[in-house]
Amino acid sequence: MQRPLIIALDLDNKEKRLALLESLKGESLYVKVGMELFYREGNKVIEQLKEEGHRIFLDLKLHDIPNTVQRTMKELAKLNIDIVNVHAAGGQKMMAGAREGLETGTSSGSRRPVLIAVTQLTSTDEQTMQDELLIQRPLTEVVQSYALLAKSSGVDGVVCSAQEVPLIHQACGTSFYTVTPGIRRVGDEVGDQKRVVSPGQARELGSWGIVVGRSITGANDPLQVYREMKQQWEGL
Ligand SMILES: O=C(O)c1cc(=O)[nH]c(=O)n1[C@@H]1O[C@H](COP(=O)(O)O)[C@@H](O)[C@H]1O
Repeated sequence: MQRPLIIALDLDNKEKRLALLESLKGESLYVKVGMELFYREGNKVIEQLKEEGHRIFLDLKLHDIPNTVQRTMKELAKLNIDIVNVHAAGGQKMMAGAREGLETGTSSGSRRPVLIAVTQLTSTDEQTMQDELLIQRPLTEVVQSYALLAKSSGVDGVVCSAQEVPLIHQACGTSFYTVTPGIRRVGDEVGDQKRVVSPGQARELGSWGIVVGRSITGANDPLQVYREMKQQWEGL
């Protein structure tokens, strides 16, 4: 499969979501359903997006005790989604439980959703890690180490900044998925993101997929920005 540009459908009401999808009509999309959308519109939105032929990354970032995560993943596997995620900070048992839950929840004949783990949120920088989270190791070392932990727990890949992709490939191999948010065109507002790269840089750094939210969802012409960023991402 072609490496995807995943659109984060982070919009604060259903009408705006429908208008965005309408403006992108005719495109076969990879979309991200995050907490805001899932908690508002629930399973129904997943069914609708599937019916429209889109691929889905369900981003609920599970982080709980292993038993709860395992049982929740069993339920989420029934939604026929393509990617789902957890926080690597939940540890090895939790991540292994997530994988097991997905295996048991996937019906025979269907494909198990790809499981990825968030290393360090792209809204975090080294300063925040040291001052607030009391993590004193360099950010890149922590991200690489979480990626290795994820891999050894049976997880298929990670969410990280594209800046860390070469290090992750070094440690975990190039077939380990790297999904990278914190993507902006030069000149776009960065907002709360700290580790930011452009679509072209993400391609050069070797990301498997990029996640783009506000640059597209907040644009006057989302289709034009989507096409522009996709071209940059594909190196056209
Ligand atoms: O798991 C994610 O998708 C995620 C992880 C991370 O480290 N950083 C991050 O920004 N995200 C998500 O990626 C999207 C980025 O949105 P924009 O900053 O608007 O492009 C949001 O939906 C975030 O929830």
